[in-house]
Amino acid sequence: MSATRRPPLGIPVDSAKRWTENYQLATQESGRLFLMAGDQKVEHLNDDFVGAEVAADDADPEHLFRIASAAPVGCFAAQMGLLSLYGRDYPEIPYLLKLNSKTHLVKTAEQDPLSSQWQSMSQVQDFVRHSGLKVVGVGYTIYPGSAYEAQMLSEAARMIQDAHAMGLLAVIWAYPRGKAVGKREQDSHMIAGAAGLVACLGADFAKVNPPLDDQGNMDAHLLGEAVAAAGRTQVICAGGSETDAKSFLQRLHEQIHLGGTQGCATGRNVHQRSQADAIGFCRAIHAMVVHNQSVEEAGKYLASS
Ligand SMILES: O=P(O)(O)OC[C@H]1O[C@](O)(COP(=O)(O)O)[C@@H](O)[C@@H]1O
Repeated sequence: MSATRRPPLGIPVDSAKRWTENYQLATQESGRLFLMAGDQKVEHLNDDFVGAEVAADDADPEHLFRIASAAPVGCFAAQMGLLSLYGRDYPEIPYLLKLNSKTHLVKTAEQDPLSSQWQSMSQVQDFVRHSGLKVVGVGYTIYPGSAYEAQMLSEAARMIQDAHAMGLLAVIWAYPRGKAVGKREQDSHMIAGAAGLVACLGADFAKVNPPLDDQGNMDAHLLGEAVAAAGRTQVICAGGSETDAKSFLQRLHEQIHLGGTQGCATGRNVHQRSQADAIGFCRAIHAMVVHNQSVEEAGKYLASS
């Protein structure tokens, strides 16, 4: 596959050129994005990194970097602090700086979520310039429906504009959440609203949770409304907790080919596996996302196959 996309309007010519290079690098010239999500050490604290179902490798933060350097991921998203500690040893990885994060200790049923940006864009610029890392973009989570949405929307809008002016991609994690949203977090109409909102922010990619039907089951067709609402902003789905590798590939194939999404953003399903299994799993995702392979073809890359 190969695909080009026009850079955002209103940025200097040099930045537009850099944005295009970053887009091609992150999408591996396919127009689709395989984002490896590594922001859970904040979002879920250590819950995702130890336990009976979690490979022992995952207890060490370097596991994330070992996977991302050996596997064909489009970009690896994590907080700047973690990248500053490990990035020197893994300069080959395309990185995405996740600029806001919050923990799950604040229960959103009791209090609306607020996630604020950790670093200013001038600190991002300094980091990109002085680290020498291949930083392809920035990421930010918004919680539409939260009492604090105004704060997050304006921070995200400015971040996107500044990122584009620096030639960086912008990925928005859009999770409707809070008292006004209640149990409708994965309602397809709600998710479509969030995806359309991300388009109005001007982001390149909207990362959403897969919508559920009235019975609480995933149905890739339900993604159609979100993909249409997002328009020129490309929609990718979050991965969820670890599941059987072949079922994951089946689900991803449906999201892309029935739902119209353009890639995936996967965290736990990757890093909760041992290094060898995680790398094989990433190769399978890459085969599907970047090379448009079928479930059967991609499945051949799984370490256990
Ligand atoms: O707020 P939530 O729903 O608990 O999950 C947030 C996490 O899910 C993700 O969006 C996707 O990660 P997973 O693939 O592990 O689901 C992460 O980037 C983020 O840390």
